Order: sequence, then C-alpha cells, then structure tokens
Amino acid sequence: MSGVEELFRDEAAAPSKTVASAPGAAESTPASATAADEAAAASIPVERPDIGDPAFSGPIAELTGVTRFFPGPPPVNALRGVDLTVDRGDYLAIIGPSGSGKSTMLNTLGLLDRPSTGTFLFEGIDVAGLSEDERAGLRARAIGFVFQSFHLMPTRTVLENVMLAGTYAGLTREEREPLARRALDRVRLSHRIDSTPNTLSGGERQRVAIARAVCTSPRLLLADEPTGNLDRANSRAIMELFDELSADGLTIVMITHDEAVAQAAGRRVRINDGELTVIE
Ligand SMILES: Nc1ncnc2c1ncn2[C@@H]1O[C@H](COP(=O)(O)OP(=O)(O)OP(=O)(O)O)[C@@H](O)[C@H]1O
Repeated sequence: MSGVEELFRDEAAAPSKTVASAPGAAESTPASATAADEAAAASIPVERPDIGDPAFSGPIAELTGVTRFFPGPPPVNALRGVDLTVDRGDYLAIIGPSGSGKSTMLNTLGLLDRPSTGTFLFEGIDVAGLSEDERAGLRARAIGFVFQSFHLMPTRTVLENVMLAGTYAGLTREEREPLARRALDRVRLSHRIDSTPNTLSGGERQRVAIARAVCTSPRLLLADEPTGNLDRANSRAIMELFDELSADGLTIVMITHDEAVAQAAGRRVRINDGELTVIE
C-alpha cells in the first residue's frame, strides 16, 4: 500500500473506525490525523490552510532533477533526477514494473513525500517551503485520488462516502451534498446513493471512488492502478470515464504496470529503476 493510499482506510479497516482518513489529513502527524477523523465523523469541516490558486494557468506540476533517496538498509535511489512537467489538461500515464518508483512518484506528486533533492513546483508553488498543514490543505483542495482497492467506508452509504471528500476540503454539509449528488450523477450511480459499498460490483465501487475524487473539483486526479482489481469490461468502463473527465479538462496522472491501460492516456512516460523516459 502506498503512502498516499494509507491516508484512506478501506474495507479492511477496523470495524470500530467510523471514518476514513483522507488526503486532507496530515500524513506524518497522527494527532492531527485523528483530529481530522473526528471532525469528519462529526461532519465538521476540517480546517486546513487555503493554499494554492485555482486560477493559476501554468503547469500543474513541474519536477526538476527530483531525487528520492531512502537510506535503508538497504539504501535505495527510488527516483533519480526526474524531470517532468504536467500541464493543465494533461492525461499522463506513468508505466513501470514493480519496484521501479511508481508509488514514490505518486507520493511526491500527491504532496505526501518530499524530494531528497531537486525542485517540485505544484501550480508554481515550491512545495519544499510548505508546512505539513499547508501541504495537507493544498492536497485536500487541489488533488483527487483513486486507488486500485477503492478504499470506501463499508458502514457508510455511497452518498456519505462521496460527501466525506468535501469535509476534508473544508466544505459544510450544505455545500457537500449537492456536489456529491452531482458527482454520483456524473459516474451514473445516482440510483445507488443509499446503498453501502458491499452491495456494489467492483466497477461500481470504483465509480464511487472516482465520484469521491472529483466531487470537490480537484485540479489534478492521481490514479494508482485504477483498473487493477477489475475485469476487462469494467476496466474499459473506467477508462471511458477517465476519457470523459479528461475531455472535460481534468488533469489526470495515472500510474500503472499495464501497457494496455496506459494506451488510454494522451501521453506516456516510462519509469525504470527511478529514471523517467518519454515514450514516443
Ligand atoms: N519508505 C521506503 N523505505 C525504503 N525504501 C523504499 C521506501 N519506499 C519505497 N522504497 C523502495 O524504493 C523503490 C521504489 O519503490 P516504489 O514503491 O516507488 O515502486 P513501485 O513501482 O510503486 O512498485 P510496485 O508496483 O511494486 O508498487 C523500491 O526499491 C522500494 O523498495
């Protein structure tokens, strides 16, 4: 499970856990993650610094000479001098085998991990200069996440699962509900809003997760093997949904080991042993 993914608790979460931690929660400060969970459980908007400019027209993400070194043991250079620009409206696939650095890229782009060296500008902001709270605020407002394992809360309805994203983005219940309904309509699941996730098919669960990811209108959608748990027909349906979201202007970065899935993206880069190469 990637670091970003750990911010979500999924069906495997302890039954006593009533809410999922989410991208708005500070990742390395358990105390504040707990406070965020409690606020979400009580339907209180989570207070996060309002960082970032939705009107910024430059690249969403600009990585220059980014490295990520894990001291180990064993020591690992997970990213080696990565240069990558993600422009607004891009639909990019990052393809690579196991252990190549995909999750490390996702953690970096998702503002969960910091480069060891190099520069990462998110909408022109050098993220190295942001506090944990500021990064959590930017993440909650600007980035949506979709995972292979869906990470829906089993005891909450489909509508409640989608509404939770708005809590972390600091929205009130009155603001969140219409957004969640619209997002569920967008993924063609309006007829299942009162269902719980365990009554849905895998493809439907992933559509709920996508509704949750897009309901607060993020500027970047990060997807980690979004079709990894789905059969061919459901995978195709999810890829068609991504196509629609991309056509609507959403910036999407997807990591995958599956060449066929990567073909759906407008642009592809390969990662091997921490090094990125452009696929022509
Ligand atoms: N927290 C960590 N501490 C030490 N090494 C790490 C850590 N996270 C990742 N690595 C190492 O960095 C390299 C890249 O890992 P990463 O998880 O980014 O690969 P991946 O392409 O996502 O793999 P997979 O497809 O199997 O999930 C691997 O050698 C991994 O063991």
